[in-house]
Amino acid sequence: MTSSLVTCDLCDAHKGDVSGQFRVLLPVFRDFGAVRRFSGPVVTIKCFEDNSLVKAAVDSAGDGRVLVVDGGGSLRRALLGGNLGAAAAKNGWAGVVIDGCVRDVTELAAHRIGIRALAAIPLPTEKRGEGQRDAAVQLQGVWVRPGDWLYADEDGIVVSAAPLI
Ligand SMILES: O=C([O-])CC(=O)C(=O)O
Repeated sequence: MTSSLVTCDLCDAHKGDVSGQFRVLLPVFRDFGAVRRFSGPVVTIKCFEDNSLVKAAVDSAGDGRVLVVDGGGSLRRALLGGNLGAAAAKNGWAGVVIDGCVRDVTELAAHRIGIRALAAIPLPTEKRGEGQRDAAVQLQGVWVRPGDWLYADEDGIVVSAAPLI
């Protein structure tokens, strides 16, 4: 994403979209990573208070993609912490967007990756191996599908079925 093209410009260009190809996530995601602006093709995970699949994803090559985690909005367990955030940055993920919580906030703030989530909570998950990868998911009621493109900056997060920049 260049500095002159940001989510506001994308919304100006697509505000009349009624096809559902262009979507805007609700403004409930807080910024936890060191990178404010990030974008890339989406990989999805759906899980609930179990981050086994999040760990598996960030331990593999990110190739500039954005990991979108439908954690069901749970405020009870952290789906990403300092170790998984470090792995995501090291393995080339552009960002992680979580409809759920993170922990190790100070560590996350040092990682060169975009990280958005609802809140922080110190309690980790139990890793039971449950969840789904590459499913269409909803974050706070907004659809995000594998292969969508996600653009995040200081103003918010938008998602599109096709690359916009
Ligand atoms: O492993 C976890 O469940 C989350 C965590 O604490 C970390 O990423 O450091």
